[in-house]
Amino acid sequence: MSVQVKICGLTEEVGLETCLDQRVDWIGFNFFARSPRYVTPARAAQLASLFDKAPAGPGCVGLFVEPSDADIADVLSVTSLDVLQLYTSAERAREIRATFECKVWLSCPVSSETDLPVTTDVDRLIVESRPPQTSGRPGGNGIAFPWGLTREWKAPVPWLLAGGLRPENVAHAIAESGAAAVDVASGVESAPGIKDPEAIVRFVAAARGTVGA
Ligand SMILES: O=C(O)c1ccccc1N[C@@H]1O[C@H](COP(=O)(O)O)[C@@H](O)[C@H]1O
Repeated sequence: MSVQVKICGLTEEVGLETCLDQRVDWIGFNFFARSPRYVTPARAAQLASLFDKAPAGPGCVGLFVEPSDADIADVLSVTSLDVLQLYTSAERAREIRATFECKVWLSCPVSSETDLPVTTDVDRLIVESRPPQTSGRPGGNGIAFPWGLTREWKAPVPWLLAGGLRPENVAHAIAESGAAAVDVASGVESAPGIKDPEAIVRFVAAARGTVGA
């Protein structure tokens, strides 16, 4: 089965249209205000209207960092999301999953095998590198972790590999980690927040040319 791909942090039409052309599995809108990939709920709705019409379009993921219920409800009042990608505790993720009719993916920072998550009651886990202490955001830092950490991991639910992936390393990352799905933000950009269409094409081809675990 081919590896599934999520492209995260779409802010403009050209990048989004490339994702649609490449038939990526998920696209992500980033609702963390301190990210260069931040979009307002209204802007996300405008971009999402481009693929409401697309047959078999991508799943739409909204990324939130420690959101209140009101933060999520504000977004859902103007655009529909299939998935809430959360940077929060497992307990809060469970609470949010019980409140909203969306799937919940929990992002988990790892730097050693003991960090590999055991949470079962989310729909997916995103396993990614721990942010540097100097970073003002918990993800989107373009930093990889040792991919072999997940090779023997018995994941409790389906998962995605994230952190520092690029067209040049994604095939190797998949082979090393055993990931069946990958997530990228900064690795397919020409400038922070601006996607590079050519890099998206190369990333998707490289990821799909490799069979995950
Ligand atoms: O992309 C961001 O700016 C961001 C901000 C806050 C939390 C998460 C963010 N992005 C997510 O981080 C990972 C890895 O990103 P990268 O490929 O290393 O740039 C990915 O899951 C993004 O969705």
